[in-house]
Amino acid sequence: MTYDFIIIGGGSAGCVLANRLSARAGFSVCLLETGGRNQSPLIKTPLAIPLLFRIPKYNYGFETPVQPTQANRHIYNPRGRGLGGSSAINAMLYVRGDRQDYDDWAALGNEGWSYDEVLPYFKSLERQERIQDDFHGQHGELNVADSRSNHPIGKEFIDAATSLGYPFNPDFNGEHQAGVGHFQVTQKNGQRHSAADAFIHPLQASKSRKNLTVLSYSRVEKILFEGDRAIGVRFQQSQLLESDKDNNKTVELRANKEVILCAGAIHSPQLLMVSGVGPKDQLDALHIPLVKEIEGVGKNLQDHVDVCIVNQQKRHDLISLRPSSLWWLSNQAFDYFRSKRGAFTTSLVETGGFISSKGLDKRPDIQWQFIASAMDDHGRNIKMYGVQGTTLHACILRPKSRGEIRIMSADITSPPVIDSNMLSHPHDMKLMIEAVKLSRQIFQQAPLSLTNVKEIFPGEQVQSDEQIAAFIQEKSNNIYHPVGTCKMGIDEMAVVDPTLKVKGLNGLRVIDASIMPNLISGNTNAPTMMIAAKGAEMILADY
Ligand SMILES: Cc1cc2nc3c(=O)[nH]c(=O)nc-3n(C[C@H](O)[C@H](O)[C@H](O)COP(=O)(O)OP(=O)(O)OC[C@H]3O[C@@H](n4cnc5c(N)ncnc54)[C@H](O)[C@@H]3O)c2cc1C
Repeated sequence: MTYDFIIIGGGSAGCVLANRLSARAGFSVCLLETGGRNQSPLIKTPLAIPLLFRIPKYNYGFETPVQPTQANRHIYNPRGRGLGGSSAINAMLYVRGDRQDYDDWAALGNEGWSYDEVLPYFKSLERQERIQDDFHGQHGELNVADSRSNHPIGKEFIDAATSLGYPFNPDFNGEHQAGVGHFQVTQKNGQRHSAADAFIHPLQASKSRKNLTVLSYSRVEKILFEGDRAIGVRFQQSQLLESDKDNNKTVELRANKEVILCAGAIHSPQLLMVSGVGPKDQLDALHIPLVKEIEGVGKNLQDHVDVCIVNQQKRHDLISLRPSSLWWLSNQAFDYFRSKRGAFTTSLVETGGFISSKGLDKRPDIQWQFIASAMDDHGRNIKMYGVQGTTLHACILRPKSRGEIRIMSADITSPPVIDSNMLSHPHDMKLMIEAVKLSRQIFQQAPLSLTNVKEIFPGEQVQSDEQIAAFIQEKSNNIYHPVGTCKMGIDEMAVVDPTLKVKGLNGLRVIDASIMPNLISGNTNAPTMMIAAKGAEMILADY
């Protein structure tokens, strides 16, 4: 079979790209996705997020090797599987980052990627429910809404923060990012609106794009080349969840125009490497025939290192498994099934902010995400659900540590090594210590302080900088924003050029979170979709 464009990976970027490319009637487009269609109520119901952390059908659930910078722990890395990709399991926060992030990309030589140049793509994707101004769009496919949950303790968090002088910000994606407030979410009618819900499922339901083929349970194992041109892919198709090799069939597809890799920051470099594109020493060691030596493939891995300040609270309306809370939640469940309102619409993170360690009027370098539940170990520490409490996530926005993705096998089904190497740069630990100190202040302010019982993490005994640093090593994690592993740029470590073409090859682009040269100051879903919208326009302009 032959298509004009073959897209590998139906995640945040792949869904946008498939939608935009197939809008040009003359082109045939095939979207290949390892996982399934992802239309289960578990995915649609926002409060079910913690369950999605446990189900391999929806989540690859990677672990890093032992990380010496994080007390020799394995760091958990959830990644979405199935149409919608990570947008089908994420916390749904709609955040674009800061103007300066994109101006910095452009200053690195990435022509066309300044804030003013990318803003139209953000707007073109967005169907904003509340805000009508120059920063927002009303006619896109992706629904952006205020949370319908609006837990009262979120307002208390905001009041505590504003009493310390942090400004209230009604729109983190408007003119200024700084301040505290409510996050907007990618939800429609109180349900998750993943990239697939916005950009693929409606096309499939209406059967309106005869030129778009979407193949789920189809895992690409290799990009095929003739000389320096990508000419197609080989993939395993299965009706089963996991690779049951006996039942899989191997299929080859050819691309008339381009193969576009949208497998995300972990899988895109892996797929390039198993296909022969990457650092020569790694490919030689695994006897993978070299198609093109590109040293930067898999390098430059960045993620937001994050730590949780957890407090026990004297209240009954927090999310826990205590009897009083379960009674409250059962009433909330009724509200959800009747009118898609109440606590079941929560993405858990409803409020938070962007603050600076250097002073109230400076560019934010820390993000807060506040949760009406006591959480530890990505919500996997079940004991914490026996506590009525709150969690304040604090992450640093522009970490300087860099890790890498490596492969240990030429087999795509063998997980890649995610060596995140967070906290390896001294800047990051220094700023994390500040982040912990600033976060703790919030719980000493009314009204939060009025119901505070005690600090669970870090715990009263942790006071000196050395003790806080040890706590951060023991408890910090990532907040699920890996980027940079096929970075865009004009330097020798760049993998793609500013038009997202893989350097030195023809017919191959990478379009997903992996191309970000530097991590943006916030959550990465909306920026990844913006990259895909801009990428699609650049592709269409070429043909
Ligand atoms: C738990 C979690 C919470 C998050 N919360 C937020 C949030 O609240 N707000 C926010 O903005 N961001 C959030 N993020 C981050 C955001 O969702 C991601 O940055 C974004 O979805 C990345 O998009 P992507 O297209 O690069 O990759 P993905 O969306 O991960 O898509 C990659 C797709 O490629 C498929 N694939 C991989 N390999 C192959 C192959 N060989 N063949 C075929 N298909 C393949 C995968 O199955 C997957 O569907 C969160 C992420 C996670 C995991």
